[in-house]
Amino acid sequence: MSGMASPLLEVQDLTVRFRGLVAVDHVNFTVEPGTVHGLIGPNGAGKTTCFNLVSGLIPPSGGTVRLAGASLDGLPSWKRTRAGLSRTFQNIRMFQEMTVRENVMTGMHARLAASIPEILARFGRFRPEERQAKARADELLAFVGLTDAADRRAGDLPYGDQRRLEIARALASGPKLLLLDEPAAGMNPTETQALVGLLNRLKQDGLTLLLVEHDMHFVMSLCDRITVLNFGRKIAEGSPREVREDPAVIEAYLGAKVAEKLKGSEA
Ligand SMILES: Nc1ncnc2c1ncn2[C@@H]1O[C@H](COP(=O)(O)OP(=O)(O)OP(=O)(O)O)[C@@H](O)[C@H]1O
Repeated sequence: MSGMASPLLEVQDLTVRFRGLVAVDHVNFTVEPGTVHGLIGPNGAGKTTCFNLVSGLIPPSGGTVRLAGASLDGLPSWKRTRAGLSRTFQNIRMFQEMTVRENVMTGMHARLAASIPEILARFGRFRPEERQAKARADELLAFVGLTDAADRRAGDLPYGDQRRLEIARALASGPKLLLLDEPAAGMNPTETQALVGLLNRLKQDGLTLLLVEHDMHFVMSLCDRITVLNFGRKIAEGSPREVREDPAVIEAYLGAKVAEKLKGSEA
């Protein structure tokens, strides 16, 4: 159809079996460029496993993943990063002993010719490329509001700041698509509100976001479209309002009370 952009991410018949368990069962969904797409569902529904499949951390039993029309099948994670896909983790992964800025710089390895250990070994006498990397890291830290923390040990940051650092590091590879696994987990309401603002700014800048999250107010206020999983299968998909009103979603996940409370929380 003319005028319609093709999807940035296409997930087709994605399936993974762990011995007897089908953790992701023939899942199909697409993420349109410039949108925020939510993946929700009860504990154990297969959301993180879906992220692991899309980002290449585990191999699928079947199905296909395409980014901007190109197949990612069989590619290791780092090649998917180079193709434009970046992610954060439910359990924050960072180098606790490195500084905040160094952590962001580790996210750039997909773009830099010199390896990060080499760069760090030569700290203090940067070559132009490395000076640029440092400047870019500082830009990203400013963007997520961590300028003052740039030289601190990453492990010493409060939890909410570590989550923002993870986002800065994930942005360092210059992704087209950013996967966020429970970005608001453990954040207080003020931090969550700030995160909504941050993610909306990324969307305005043209980045496409796919996120797993249990905070339904957060999901409903941010997402353009939502896919709902239960026991590895897609049970619903649509706008936040459509999903919130879907009887199958209320039954499997939201419950009637929460669905009622969420009325009007859409963006
Ligand atoms: N490597 C693995 N080996 C065996 N089973 C696994 C593995 N990874 C995940 N599972 C199982 O697959 C199912 C889906 O898990 P997954 O972590 O994807 O769910 P989730 O929707 O992300 O849940 P939560 O909301 O609790 O994070 C669960 O039953 C889980 O125990």
